[in-house]
Amino acid sequence: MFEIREKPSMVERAMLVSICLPGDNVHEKQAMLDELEDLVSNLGIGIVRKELVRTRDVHAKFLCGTGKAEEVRMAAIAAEADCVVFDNMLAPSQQREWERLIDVCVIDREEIILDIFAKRARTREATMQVELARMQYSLPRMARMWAHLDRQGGGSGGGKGGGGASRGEGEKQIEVDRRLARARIESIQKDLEEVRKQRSTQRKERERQGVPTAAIVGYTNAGKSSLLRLVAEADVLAQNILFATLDTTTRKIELPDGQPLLLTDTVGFIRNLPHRLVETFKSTLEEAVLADFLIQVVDASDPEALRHFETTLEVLAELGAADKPMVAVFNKTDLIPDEERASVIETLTAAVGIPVVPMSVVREQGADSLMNACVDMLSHRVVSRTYRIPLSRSDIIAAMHRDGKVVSTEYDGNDALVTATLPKSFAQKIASYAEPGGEH
Ligand SMILES: Nc1nc2c(ncn2[C@@H]2O[C@H](COP(=O)(O)OP(=O)(O)OP(=O)(O)O)[C@@H](O)[C@H]2O)c(=O)[nH]1
Ligand SMILES: [Mg+2]
Repeated sequence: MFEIREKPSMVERAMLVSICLPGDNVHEKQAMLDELEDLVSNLGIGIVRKELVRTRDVHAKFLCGTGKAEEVRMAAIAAEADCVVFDNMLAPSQQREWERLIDVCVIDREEIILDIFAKRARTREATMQVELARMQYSLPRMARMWAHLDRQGGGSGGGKGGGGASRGEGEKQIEVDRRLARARIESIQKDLEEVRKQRSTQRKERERQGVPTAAIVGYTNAGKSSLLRLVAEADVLAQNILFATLDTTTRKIELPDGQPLLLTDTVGFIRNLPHRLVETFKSTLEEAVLADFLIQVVDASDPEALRHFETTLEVLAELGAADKPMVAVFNKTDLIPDEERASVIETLTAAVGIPVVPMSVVREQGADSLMNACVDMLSHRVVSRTYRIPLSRSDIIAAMHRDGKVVSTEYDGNDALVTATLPKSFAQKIASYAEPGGEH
């Protein structure tokens, strides 16, 4: 496949710019600019300067006025920046205007996030999803690249036969590239459709087994994957054979009351997550939408913790998962100074209004409380009682062991008296074997 852009692997000295529009919260803009610094550094690009540009009016051409734009240009030259990264989302035309003005490559927040996603994608599905989002992002921007070529050809007056010829070639090339890009987009969409079908088959299989599911969601870097590793560690190997067909990020664990729980790690959320990415990652994030409940991991040591919590809720609402039962994990408590810890947790707890579990995943603290909180989240899903199962139905007894918690087994002639905690759906199926005396 052809490459649309060669950036940003070539750039080394980035200047970061955030245009603060009237009505924007300056404090929040600053926090996002700091976050952009993390994101850009993550791509291995050096940062030479950070600018928060406040503008009184919104202008279509540069977003800010031409005077401010000129200041940005001077700052970029002074810093010898070889690229300018905007924290704002730029329309393709604005990106072109900025590039024309500053004469270095101009990138926006969305492009940075797309590049990070591309770097992180491991599974085939994730790779396809990112590629799709990148193609869709690039399509309206493709003219930009060829406009550069045209200018160079025309401006120098020499080279390959002058401006006219080069422009014609440029235009033809854009058409060919656009057609190729559209064909590629269609083909990825088709492949993704296939993957989605497989995923839904796997999910139906899980539903049939009646195993409850929880999705771990939260702002990027909150500690979601670490949490899954911590709580699933003991069970990963033991359960691997049964669930070999599951996605690598789903693990089966056993809760203190014996119920199994399938835990799924999800992609990290971020402020202003490009809508395109939410759209393309919907199938992965569907795991969150369809889970019985959510575990939201929050980095409690981050001063922006509450804002991150709210951002995650916003993305969940966009996915249609706003009303899911949720428990919050306030992670990284080890990073909060001892004397502040209690008050930070108290303030956050009051603000989120859902059950919370303080944890330090690196210190392996709090996992037991989280497991108990999970039991509470599922309390309506299980039934504990005794069943009289004929020994000839060893398949049922095996299923009880597999999908529930068997508390005790006694034998009475040709029957087994099995006391177990089972998912409601399973309990209903074998209700005819239940011993009189009701639930306990
Ligand atoms: N100090 C401290 N660091 C932690 C804790 N939990 C996780 N981390 C660190 O935080 C970083 C991010 O952890 P991850 O588990 O990758 O976070 P994530 O939420 O999965 O991140 P994304 O997949 O990028 O969304 C890692 O460097 C972890 O070692 C904790 O309790 N305390
Ligand atoms: Mg992760």
